[in-house]
Parts: sequence; structure tokens; C-alpha cells
Amino acid sequence: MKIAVGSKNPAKIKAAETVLRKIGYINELIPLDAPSNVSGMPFSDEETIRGAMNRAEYCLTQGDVDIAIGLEGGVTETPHGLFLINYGALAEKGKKTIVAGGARIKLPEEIAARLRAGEELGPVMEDYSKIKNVRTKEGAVGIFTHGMVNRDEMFMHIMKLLVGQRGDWHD
Ligand SMILES: O=P(O)(O)OP(=O)(O)OP(=O)(O)OC[C@H]1O[C@@H](n2cnc3c(O)ncnc32)[C@H](O)[C@@H]1O
Ligand SMILES: [Mg+2]
Repeated sequence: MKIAVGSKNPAKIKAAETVLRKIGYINELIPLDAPSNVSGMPFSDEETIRGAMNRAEYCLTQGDVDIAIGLEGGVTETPHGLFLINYGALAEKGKKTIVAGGARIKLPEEIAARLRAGEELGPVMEDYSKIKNVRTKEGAVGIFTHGMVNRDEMFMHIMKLLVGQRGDWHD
């Protein structure tokens, strides 16, 4: 069985690999540059879910991939401010795509204001943290939780919710 993940971002690959290994699935994981077909900075739950699903479903069209994972970050407005959100999707040939959401935290107002003005979180976080490629490392969630929950761990939780909903991995 071939499994792909629709991103080359190391935080996402690490999360997918770690959880697949944990459930005893030790075959190769194929990272693919999958288009999300949503905006670079998704601005709602719906857009972020769509991005995760599009990535996963695109991977199924590549070669002989049997199962594909899509992981997508975004933000959403709430009455309490702009929240960082993340979703995952697991697509499998002939089956309905499974979806799960991850932990969410409110972004500081200075970050939120820049996103509302049209900037993307990746570069804004680099600027704020002075860490290059922070989105491939601890991510915004890692910075704002002082390393308590880094981006790979946050995606790992989503991965567990996805593979758990699928159920039996021993076929
Ligand atoms: O290579 P891909 O898979 O696209 O990974 P990405 O880091 O760009 O992540 P997403 O496309 O899923 O996230 C959408 C946008 O939000 C940014 N983003 C999301 N979560 C982030 C985080 O924790 N830290 C920094 N930027 C983040 C990201 O850089 C994008 O601009
Ligand atoms: Mg991206």
C-alpha cells in the first residue's frame, strides 16, 4: 500500500511519518507537491478544510497512491480575534475523505492586523520571530506557546484523528 502526503514541508512530513510508524505502518511515505487550490492564506474553516481535502485528493491522482494525507494551515475570525487553525484530510481510493481539525490559538493583534491587510502568516512569523523558515520548524503555534506545542506535534494530533477514524490498518 502506497501512502502520500501532499506537502514537502518537513513539519507536516514528520507528523505524518511519526504517526504512521506508531500504528505499525512502516512503508515509505511519499511527499508530493500537491496544490491546495485555495488561497495561500486560507481565511476560514471552510477554506482550510477545502485546502486539506484538495491536497489529499490530488495525491490520489498521482501514480498508484492508495491513501493520501493533506494538511493545511489557515486562520479564522472569531468574536475574540483571529485564530490560527489547521485541518487534515485522509483520502482513499473508493472511500469518502476523512477530515479532522487541530488545536487552535488566538494570534496576537499585531500579527492578526498584518494578515487582515493581506500578508501571509509564513513571512509574518519569520519577521516576528527572526527565525528563517519558521513554518517548517516550530511554526506560529510553537512560537506563541513557547515550544509547548510545536507545529509537527500539532499536525501529529490531527494525523492521529485521521488514522484513528479510518480504523483498521492491518489489511
Ligand atoms: O509547504 P506547504 O505544505 O504549503 O506548507 P505551509 O507552511 O505553506 O503551510 P500551509 O500552506 O498549510 O499554511 C497556509 C499559510 O499559513 C502559513 N502558516 C500556517 N501555519 C503556520 C505556522 O504555524 N507558522 C508559520 N506560518 C504558518 C503558511 O506559511 C501559509 O502562508
Ligand atoms: Mg503553503
